[in-house]
Amino acid sequence: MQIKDLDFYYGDFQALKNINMDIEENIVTAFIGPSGCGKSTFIKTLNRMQDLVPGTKVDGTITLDSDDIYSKDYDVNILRKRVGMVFQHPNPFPKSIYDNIAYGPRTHGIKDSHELDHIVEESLRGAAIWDEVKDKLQRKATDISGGQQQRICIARAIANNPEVLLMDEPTSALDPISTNKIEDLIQELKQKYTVVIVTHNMQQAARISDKTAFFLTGEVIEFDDTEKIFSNPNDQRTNDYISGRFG
Ligand SMILES: Nc1ncnc2c1ncn2[C@@H]1O[C@H](COP(=O)(O)OP(=O)(O)OP(=O)(O)O)[C@@H](O)[C@H]1O
Repeated sequence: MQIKDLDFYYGDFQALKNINMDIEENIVTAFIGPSGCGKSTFIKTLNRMQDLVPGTKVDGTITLDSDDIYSKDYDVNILRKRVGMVFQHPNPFPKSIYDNIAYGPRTHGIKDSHELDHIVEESLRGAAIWDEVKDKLQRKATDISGGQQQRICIARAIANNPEVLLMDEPTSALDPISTNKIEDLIQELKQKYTVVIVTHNMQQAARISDKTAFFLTGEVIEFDDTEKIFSNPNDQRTNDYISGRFG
C-alpha cells in the first residue's frame, strides 16, 4: 500500500498530518507512539473504517497495488475483503465458530457446503486454532477463551483471502500465553499476507515487526527497519520514546 500526503480530520481537529509511507508486501509493519498520536486513526484509514464516523475528512491518496481506495468508484466491500481487520477486543459474532468463519465467504456468494467446509478448516488452521476447536465447530464463538476468540477473529479475517491484515492492538486484552501464540502466528501470517499492527508494547514491536513507524501528534516522526528504530534511531524524539522518557 502506498500512502501519499495523507491528512485526516475529525471535524476541525486534524488527527493525521501529511503522512507518506509505503507498506511493503509480506512483512510486518508496526505503528508505535504515545496515546492519542493517531496510530488507530491511521490504521483505520487503510480500509476506510473511518467512513463510518460522521464529520471526518480525508485528503491525499492511498493506493492498494495501483487502485486508489478513496476513489468514488472503488467498492468499499471489495476493499474490506482485500484489507481485513482484527480489533483490540476479540469481537466474534454471537454465532457458532463455523458460522463466524463462513460468514465472509457466504456474503461473497460461496454456497457450496464442501467448499465452505474447506475454507473454514483452512482458515482455522491458518490461525493456529484448528486443533483446539475442530470438535466443537458448532459451539458459540463467544463461549471460548479470549485468546481463542482472537484467533477465531483472525481466522474470520483470513477466510476472505485478504492481501493485507490490519491489527489494532490485537493482544492488549490477552494474557501472556495467548499473546505469545498470537505473536508466533503473526510471524507465520506474514508469509502469506502483508501485516500491519498497532501496538503499545514496544518489546512486541521489536520482536515481531520488520519495519516500525513512530508517530507523534499525528505525524510520522520516523519510519525505518525495526532494528534501526530500536537500536539507532535518527530522530531524538524516537530515541526518547523508545528509551521510555515519555509516553
Ligand atoms: N471519533 C473521534 N472524534 C474526535 N476525535 C477523535 C476521534 N477518535 C480519535 N480522536 C482523536 O484523534 C487523535 C488520535 O487518536 P487515535 O485513537 O488515532 O490515537 P492512538 O495513537 O491510536 O491512541 P491510543 O494509543 O490511545 O489508542 C486523538 O487526539 C483523539 O482524541
